[in-house]
Amino acid sequence: MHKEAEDDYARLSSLLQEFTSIPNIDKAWLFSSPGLHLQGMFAVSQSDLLTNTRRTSIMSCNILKERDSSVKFLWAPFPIEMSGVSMIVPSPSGSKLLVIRNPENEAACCFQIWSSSRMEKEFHIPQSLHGTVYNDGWFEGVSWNMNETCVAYIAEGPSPAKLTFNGLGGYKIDGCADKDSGYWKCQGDWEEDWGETYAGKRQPALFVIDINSGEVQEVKGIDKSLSIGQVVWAPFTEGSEQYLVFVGWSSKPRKLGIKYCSNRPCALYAVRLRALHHESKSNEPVLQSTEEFHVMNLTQTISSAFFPRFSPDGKFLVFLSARSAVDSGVHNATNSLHRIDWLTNGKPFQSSKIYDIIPVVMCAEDGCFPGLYCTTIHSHPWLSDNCTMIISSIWHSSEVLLSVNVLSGEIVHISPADPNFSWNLLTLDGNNIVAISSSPVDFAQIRYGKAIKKETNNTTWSWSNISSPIFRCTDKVRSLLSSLQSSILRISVKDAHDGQTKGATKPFEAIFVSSKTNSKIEFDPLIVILHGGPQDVSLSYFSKYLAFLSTVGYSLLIVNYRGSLGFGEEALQSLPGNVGSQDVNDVLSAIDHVINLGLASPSKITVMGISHGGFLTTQLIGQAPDKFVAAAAINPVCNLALMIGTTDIPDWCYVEACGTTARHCFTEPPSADDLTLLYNKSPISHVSKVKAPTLFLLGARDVRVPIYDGLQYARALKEKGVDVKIIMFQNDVHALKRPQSDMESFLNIGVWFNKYCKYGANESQDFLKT
Ligand SMILES: CC(=O)N[C@@H](C)C(=O)N[C@@H](C)C(=O)O
Repeated sequence: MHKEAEDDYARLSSLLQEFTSIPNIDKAWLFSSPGLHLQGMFAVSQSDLLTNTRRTSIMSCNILKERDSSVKFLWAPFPIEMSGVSMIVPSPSGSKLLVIRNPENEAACCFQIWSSSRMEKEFHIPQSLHGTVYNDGWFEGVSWNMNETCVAYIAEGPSPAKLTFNGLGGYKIDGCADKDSGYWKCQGDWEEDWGETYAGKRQPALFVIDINSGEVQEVKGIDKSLSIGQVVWAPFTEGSEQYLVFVGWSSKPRKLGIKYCSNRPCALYAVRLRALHHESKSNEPVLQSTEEFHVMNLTQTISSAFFPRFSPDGKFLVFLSARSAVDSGVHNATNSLHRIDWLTNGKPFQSSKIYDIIPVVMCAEDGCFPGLYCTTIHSHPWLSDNCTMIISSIWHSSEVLLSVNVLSGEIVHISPADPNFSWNLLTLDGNNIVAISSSPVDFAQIRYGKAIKKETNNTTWSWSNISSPIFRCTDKVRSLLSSLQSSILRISVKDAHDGQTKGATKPFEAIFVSSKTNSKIEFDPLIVILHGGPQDVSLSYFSKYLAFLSTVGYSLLIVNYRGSLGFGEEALQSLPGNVGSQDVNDVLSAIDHVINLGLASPSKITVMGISHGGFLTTQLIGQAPDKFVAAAAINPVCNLALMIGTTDIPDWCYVEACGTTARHCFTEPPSADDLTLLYNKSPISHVSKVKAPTLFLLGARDVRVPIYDGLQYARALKEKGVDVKIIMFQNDVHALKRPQSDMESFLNIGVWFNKYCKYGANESQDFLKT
């Protein structure tokens, strides 16, 4: 290793670790008991580099409401670590806490029920009943019933029995199979899974546990071809029948990758459970499902329905839909929001009318709501009027808080209008909101929002900062961040032509981060940062790793090229079929834009991106070979003709390369013409022109963009003498998100770019020597 690089590793890694140790708040819950203060619990996570895991803890606080209507959070002196805990779910009254611990090996899953003073019950659920409980944020669903006797949840269905053989021709079914028993277990039939991040998972299934007796039952009557997720109890009905509502994804004719792909058809279903008085071991009636009730599809007339949420009064079932993604075939698109009016007798009704609350927005007028883009909906998003929901949604390059009236469809942007900040809902305190806001150069900050009714009957929201020990960082990091600034740039489309939709010709955006002293005399080098998807977006929130790169002397140009989420459906739909040209042109326009504004030098530009962002990175260094001094590609799509045969989303390859009319082509093996077209649309077809030294960061377990895409391209560069470095993370999937991988990736990106931007020990790195 060169002496310079060695020094760089040492200097950068110590700063990077300071960024890495900053915690995140993942969730929050508030508890109010009569006569007591409001209390809060915040789930905090932090990278633990040595064990390569995320350490999770709970930070508690008392919340004081002062006479002057200000709010104070009094924090416990220390957080408490929650080791081995997969999920915590408070009961509706807040008097019980369910703690779920998934096993690391083939051991039993553990459910604990805690009261305010102690653990009351503990149940171990053997693998013969089910595997691990899903806590993936997608299939995941854990729901207490109203009288807090049962919990419905999603867990991996039991594995099918496997034959075991001995060397003498004998066999048994699912017998003991170790060397000593003289038997070995056969592999059994291979079963399709839901692709990226779901390796080894076959069947998310629905279970109910009676928390008095610990009895667990798999809910009967559900077709085995459905994968189940996001279960909730329907409103309580007087009588012996209760209903569960859940999402079902069909695996017919086969499963395709579902991670980052909301275009997999899904529907809401209802299933009935009956209270059986005679079977109870604890005098409480036991809820049982029976085969005789056919599971009811509640959303037959719409191709996608998920995140079911009942209003607190039980009158409405509201859900999100990705119908636009399902119907067009793009992997993500503009969402819509819908409502079903629930019958007063509490029973589901198959042909209920589905009302549109927020339809898909095709192309918004300037400054108007651009459409709904939600990554989740809070489990209890309701204000006390029973018809207003608080939702986080993407609006151009920022995430904002919206209030949505589910009866009138009225949408109000309630977080402050500054697009340099992004907002995320943590929890609700009655009609008040606890949220988090941050910007690319400002740490996360807890915010408390109160609605203020005006005389005109309009409501405005006032937001106060809540101080917390959670986001404290070192003085060095704080001072480095204070020297940075960020802004959102609007960039005009250069290649507009006849036949395009109006939305496709509207300006797109880029987030620009730079030092406040970035001057025209000596510019900091620029890193162009490109998100994946391509139907995804880079948001104006704080990212430790990007902040790290800007504090070591780089300006960042984070481009939300056309096709990104948050800009309306027409702009989004303009990209499929045009990847490698429209998106490449947008990025080049964004670079010209900052150069023309005098914010960057054309001679010091680097580029990096993950996945489709890696596709763009490698397209750019091939199509504009003199523009970039260095590049970094993370699990990049370099050859669609190669990827199509190995990825979990072959449909994506056709849609992005050929347009949405080609969305069903993947069901046939690719023809020679298809392979030629896919090749021509890929970065590999420009590889002979590349000059930029390129760093490749690859996850060996990536099933989305298998490593051979990156390896083939990197080897081709090496053959022609371009400087290449490959780091292979043996146990990582598509997103290199494990703490050591994240750290090693960004450390190497910093060192790689320093090397080629000829960055020696100049002024902006002096801080590292102190
Ligand atoms: C749909 C999808 O996963 N596309 C990949 C090629 C990709 O770009 N992934 C994105 C989501 C990423 O950022 O990894």
